[in-house]
Amino acid sequence: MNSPHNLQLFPGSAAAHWLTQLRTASPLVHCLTNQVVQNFTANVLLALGASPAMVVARQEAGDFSAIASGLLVNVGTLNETQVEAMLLAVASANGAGVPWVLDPVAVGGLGYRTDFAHRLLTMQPAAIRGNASEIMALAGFSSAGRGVDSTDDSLDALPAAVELANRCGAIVAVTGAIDYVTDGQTCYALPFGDPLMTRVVGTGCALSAVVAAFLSLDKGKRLELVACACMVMAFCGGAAAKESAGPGSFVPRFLDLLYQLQPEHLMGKTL
Ligand SMILES: Nc1ncnc2c1ncn2[C@@H]1O[C@H](COP(=O)(O)OP(=O)(O)OP(=O)(O)O)[C@@H](O)[C@H]1O
Ligand SMILES: Cc1ncsc1CCO
Ligand SMILES: [Mg+2]
Repeated sequence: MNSPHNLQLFPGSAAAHWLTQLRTASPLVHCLTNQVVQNFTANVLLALGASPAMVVARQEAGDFSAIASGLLVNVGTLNETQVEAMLLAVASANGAGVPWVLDPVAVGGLGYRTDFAHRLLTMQPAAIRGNASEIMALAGFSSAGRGVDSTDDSLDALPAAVELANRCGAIVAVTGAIDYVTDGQTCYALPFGDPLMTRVVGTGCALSAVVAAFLSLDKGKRLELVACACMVMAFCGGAAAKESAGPGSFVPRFLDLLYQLQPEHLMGKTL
């Protein structure tokens, strides 16, 4: 993506189509995610119409990822047991043709998770979703991340996202004030969120699970499906923020809007 003409607004009509497909398919999403966001992630998937399952034991993770519709690997609270389960789950998902998503939480300054994320990069993730600092760090660009939160702008991370997509063949979504989703050639811009989404934990982590849910719908449409996941989450987050007094009232409103969202809302009808 060297020229600006490849930067496009994602069409709401495509998101509307895939939202309907998601509700019909109700994909089973195997989530190997961090301890902070388990409950919120499951509730986001359920509200949208997908089916979450956190099957974390190394004795079961490989068996389960092979029968899931999609797999999420989030390194937010990584430990040795989880590393083992994640490697088994990814290998098994790959063997069964199940798409998997990498969420590189706080990759950059911390060696253990950064080394592991680089190992995962060689295992063919269908998509990578992270904030600007995480995507820049994962791509090897200098970043200013601080813990799990981004201190970089998503537009500044776009070259890193493009480079990462070309290097490992994954669709890369970098989130922030505007989300950007790229396959290394085309790039969709999604300007729908609200800063309040960063004042509750897990909107990004839950989005990565939603990416896994959408990816299961069609293996040939990965770019479109990742963009669709970003649009749905930011669209509902933006609308919920307008009706919320702060983080506490945002979360229930957000879940309600994910549940109430209809295809026509994504094409301009007020939610
Ligand atoms: N400044 C912002 N303005 C509007 N929307 C935003 C802003 N920052 C993030 N968002 C939205 O918040 C959601 C999460 O993105 P973010 O980049 O904060 O992920 P994250 O840092 O991985 O989150 P977490 O680690 O808490 O799960 C996305 O839907 C994104 O569009
Ligand atoms: C707060 C936090 N710490 C590790 S993972 C996580 C969730 C947000 O990424
Ligand atoms: Mg994150």
